[in-house]
Amino acid sequence: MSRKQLIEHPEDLKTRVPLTIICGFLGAGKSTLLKRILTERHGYRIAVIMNEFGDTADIEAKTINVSSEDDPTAEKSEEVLELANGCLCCSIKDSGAAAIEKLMERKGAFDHILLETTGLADPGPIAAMFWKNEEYGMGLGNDIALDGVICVVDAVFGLKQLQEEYSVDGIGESVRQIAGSDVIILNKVDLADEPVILSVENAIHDINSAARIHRTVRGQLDLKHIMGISAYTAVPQLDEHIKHSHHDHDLDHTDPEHDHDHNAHQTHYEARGISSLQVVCPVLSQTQLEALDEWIRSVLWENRLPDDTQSTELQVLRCKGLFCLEGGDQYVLQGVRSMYEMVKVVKDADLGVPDMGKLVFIGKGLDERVRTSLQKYLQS
Ligand SMILES: Nc1nc2c(ncn2[C@@H]2O[C@H](COP(=O)(O)OP(=O)(O)OP(=O)(O)O)[C@@H](O)[C@H]2O)c(=O)[nH]1
Repeated sequence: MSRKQLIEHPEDLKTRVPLTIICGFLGAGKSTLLKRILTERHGYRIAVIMNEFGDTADIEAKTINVSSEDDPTAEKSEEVLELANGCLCCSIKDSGAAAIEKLMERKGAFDHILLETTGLADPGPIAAMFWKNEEYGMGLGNDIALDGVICVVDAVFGLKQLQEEYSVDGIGESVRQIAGSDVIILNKVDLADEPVILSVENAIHDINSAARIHRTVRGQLDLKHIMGISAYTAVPQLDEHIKHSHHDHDLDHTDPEHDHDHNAHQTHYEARGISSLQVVCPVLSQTQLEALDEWIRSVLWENRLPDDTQSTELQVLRCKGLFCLEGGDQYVLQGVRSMYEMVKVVKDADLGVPDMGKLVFIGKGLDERVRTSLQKYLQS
């Protein structure tokens, strides 16, 4: 696995506890994964925040009451269990933020937080809440750094769920979950045949070409794939993602033989109204950087192309990018819904600077007009 290159941040990330959001399709195996994390010996000190204890209530554990005198309701809404393997388990019955605030009183007792969302939750707004949100800067934002969003998908029913599910505005929650995730755990592969697994992997890739997919049985995977991934603070490995073909499902191998580009011709993916659009970004001048910034503001904040007078349906749920400025500075684009940042990468002599950058947008209405608009904007 290649070394992560951190982007320059004003805050010192080291003092903040990384948080991973776990979402997933109903019954896909979130609880199974979390139960495993809470009971197996893996050496990590993880605080797991669950919606309800459910099955894990019977885990042999010491209940610690974290209620305080000035907050008598806390006793009813949150509790923290200290588990034999060094992890903490905390339930959310009311407000997720309150549970996390309570947990942070025990800062130092854990190195990572896993936050489970309900089966129908859209991870986007939750991720946005924890990711560089100025409004939260004085609160949780100082203590917590968003590490990544993980989605557990059912290998047997995943495709059916994607095809059937629609919400009021036409985007099913399962599609939103995949669109907003950095890593996909394709679980229950023991119950599905290879063609079924491949078709669900293809559908996932069609929605979110930038997410890594790991096949699992009962959530068995090395936790390094879901924790410490720095999806919002490391340089996105876009080249690597783009190079993986549909059949190339074992994304962990580093065999250079497998690094040939199967999908060079295929840069636009579509499924259920949400798609990924990958745009090659040339080396930018300062003026072009400003133009890119302006273009992104229009797309993310006003849901329209800056040169589009008609109101066309456009909604970006997630964007990532890596590009280069004249003079050699490398920049990373990271965006969750309307929030985004473009940050200079810390210089690292060991890493070659690519001539061409890449921008990936995941969302609705991302057709070729979007690519043309961006390319034209950068030329003007
Ligand atoms: N065969 C098989 N069964 C699995 C696997 N993972 C989970 N299960 C079973 O699938 C069922 C649902 O798993 P859960 O972990 O409860 O799923 P969940 O996503 O937490 O469910 P909700 O919270 O209700 O959305 C349970 O009976 C699990 O034992 C797997 O990889 N293979």
